[in-house]
Amino acid sequence: MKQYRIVPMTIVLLIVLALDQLTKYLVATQMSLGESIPLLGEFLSITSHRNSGAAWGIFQGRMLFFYIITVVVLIFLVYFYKSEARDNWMMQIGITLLMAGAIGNFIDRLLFQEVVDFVDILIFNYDFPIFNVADSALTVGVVMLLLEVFVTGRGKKQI
Ligand SMILES: CCC[C@@H]1OC(=O)[C@@H](C)C[C@H](C)CCCCC(=O)CCC[C@@H](CC)/C=C\C=C(/COC)CC[C@@H](O)[C@@H](O)C[C@H](O)CNC1=O
Repeated sequence: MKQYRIVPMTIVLLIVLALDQLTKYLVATQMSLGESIPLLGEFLSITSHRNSGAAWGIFQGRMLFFYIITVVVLIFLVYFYKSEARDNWMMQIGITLLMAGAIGNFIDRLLFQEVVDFVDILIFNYDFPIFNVADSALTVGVVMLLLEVFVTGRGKKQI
């Protein structure tokens, strides 16, 4: 139990997933498409947007591709958790965030064949693509796993 912390990780997954679905639901029902609400000047706005593709709108409309990729990613993440994340809380959180993000966008793709996006940031004057909580969880999860493996190096087998 301690080695895998299933209960705490499940709670983290459910919280991230609920936050993702709630924010998407509010944007989809309370805002009209394209409507933008500035939060921090022009640097951060909430803009109601839809994307039937992946990052930067690649693979527009390829739902079957996304269903297959997502199921493969989720199966891999469960397997990777069991084999590599034992006693490694950083890896466990990273994998949990990746799962929450993948499931969050998967629900949108299954229900609407597109994903609701709303976080609109202007980074260094480059209009970064509008994203959502699920994308953030995926990105943070990717960063945590990379840090875990390349920085702390604890991803390696203990000698
Ligand atoms: C975040 C992964 C994208 C997410 O992948 C997913 O769903 C998972 C289940 C996997 C896809 C099925 C397939 C991945 C293809 C590879 C890819 O995409 C390379 C990603 C790099 C990434 C580093 C990890 C950079 C950053 C992205 C963005 C900023 O994220 C903070 C822009 C997000 C906006 O374009 C927004 O419109 C996207 C929309 O919400 C749908 N989201 C997805 O497809």
